[in-house]
Amino acid sequence: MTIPFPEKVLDVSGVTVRFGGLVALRDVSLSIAARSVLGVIGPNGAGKTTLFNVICGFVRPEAGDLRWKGRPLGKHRPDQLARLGIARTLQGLGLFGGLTVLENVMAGAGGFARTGSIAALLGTAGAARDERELRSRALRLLRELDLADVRHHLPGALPYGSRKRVALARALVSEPELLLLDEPASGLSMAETDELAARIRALTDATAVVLVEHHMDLVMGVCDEVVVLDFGEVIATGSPDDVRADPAVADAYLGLAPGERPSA
Ligand SMILES: Nc1ncnc2c1ncn2[C@@H]1O[C@H](COP(=O)(O)OP(=O)(O)OP(=O)(O)O)[C@@H](O)[C@H]1O
Repeated sequence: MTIPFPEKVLDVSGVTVRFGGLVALRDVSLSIAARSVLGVIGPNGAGKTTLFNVICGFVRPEAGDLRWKGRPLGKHRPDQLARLGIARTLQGLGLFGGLTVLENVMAGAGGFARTGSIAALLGTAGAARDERELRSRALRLLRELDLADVRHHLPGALPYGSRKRVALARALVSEPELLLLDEPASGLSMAETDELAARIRALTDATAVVLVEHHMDLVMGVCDEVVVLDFGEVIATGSPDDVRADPAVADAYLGLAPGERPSA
């Protein structure tokens, strides 16, 4: 079988979402190529989080459809994402305060382990092996993200930047083919943001990334392609340079501070 190049993992086609009288997304279409980084930007209220929520199955569009690796992604639920090969981090981190860092990361696998919940309840050999594999994957990620020393701590005891890395490790433990990052740079220092940029690029060895982010240097530095939303509509799609030079994009961002604008 020939694989079309660039191979697409996700296609969003003609998606419209309405909240009462407000159109949050209007006829939005975009594609994400395997092992690429797609940035989704736009001023406040442009529809970025809503798009993210549609991909995760939190919000059902009233029109349009999604295809995951060429197959219709119909009524998927957020708890099925890991099994599909999709993972996400949330703006609010969503870590479990009563679980240790290691337990939080292991919880990210959700229903991903091969053996089902009945086998796990019965404590079969397969479930024990899955648990061991999951633990060693989680520990490897914690080492990579410089969190091994705090694996037995509760997340609330850690600085914010570390908690964000825990959330990232939790999203990565299911080894997703698509990772959705919602404002991963918010609240990070400049040094932490630079580290994050390098990490996102390294992820593309195995994973496609959708990056919803206000931090323009990060977006322009790591994305292969950028989609710009304004009032729920796609107003530009292209390389970071194309988007930066697009007058429609400059108009949409008029009045915002230089660091929040894509144009130079
Ligand atoms: N559950 C909801 N009910 C009603 N309106 C909503 C809901 N969620 C989002 N909206 C509205 O839809 C529009 C798009 O919101 P969305 O949060 O997707 O924008 P955004 O681009 O992510 O904004 P921000 O950059 O501020 O996070 C906004 O006008 C918002 O007020």
